[in-house]
Amino acid sequence: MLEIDGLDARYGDSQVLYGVSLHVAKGQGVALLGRNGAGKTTLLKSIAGGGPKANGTARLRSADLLPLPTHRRARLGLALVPEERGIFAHMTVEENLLLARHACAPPRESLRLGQLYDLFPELFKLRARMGNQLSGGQQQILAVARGLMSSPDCLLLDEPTEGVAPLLVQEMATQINKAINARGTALLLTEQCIWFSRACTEYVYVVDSGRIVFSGSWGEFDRQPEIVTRYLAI
Ligand SMILES: Nc1ncnc2c1ncn2[C@@H]1O[C@H](COP(=O)(O)OP(=O)(O)OP(=O)(O)O)[C@@H](O)[C@H]1O
Repeated sequence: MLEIDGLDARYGDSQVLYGVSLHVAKGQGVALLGRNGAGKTTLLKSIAGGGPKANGTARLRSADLLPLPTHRRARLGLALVPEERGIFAHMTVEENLLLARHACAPPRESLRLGQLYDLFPELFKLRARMGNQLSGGQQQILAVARGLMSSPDCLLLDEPTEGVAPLLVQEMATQINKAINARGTALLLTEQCIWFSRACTEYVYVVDSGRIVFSGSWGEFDRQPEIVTRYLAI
């Protein structure tokens, strides 16, 4: 589904990613863990577009992404939910969702509001609430729902637990999982929160200073506790 091979990325003269290779299979959940500044957001922006200058290979269903502008990458079936979420504060939940539907262009068909509310019943209850009246967790769920509006094959989720109260993180994991599984959507998630990542994915990569330093199942991750102390402890 998504195949990244030997990807370098730079902002001007400053190189941030070095030969990153990472694969996400159809319908699979993959986590990319790393400390602040390790290069997680840079990787997602390299894949989705509109970010750094990237070289190497990034393919979605065999289509070469790097030469394409952002909107064409989206049409191929990618959706990025950025860390800052981009919720419109003075629009209702429903208006935020409808706006995302307008951003969807052929050949992709957007989901109907009813389908999204089936996936996220919480949003149906909140549909008349303004964006700035939502908690961090509710905003994140709304951002994920907007990301799914275009029915992407692969959802890129950048640090969804950032700014979300710990008590709400478990509930968020449950809701995201349910929606992703119901749609068969592949997920590439960047995070610092290990247990949230584990709840949403089957496979994990660790990035440190722009290089992949570990990849494996969560079982393999657990068998190497030094990964956490060396690359993830703050
Ligand atoms: N627009 C930019 N211009 C120059 N350097 C940047 C830019 N964006 C990020 N960087 C640098 O690239 C490196 C990786 O940043 P990135 O945001 O990808 O890390 P991250 O793992 O997502 O961390 P965080 O959790 O803080 O978002 C950092 O050193 C950062 O300062």
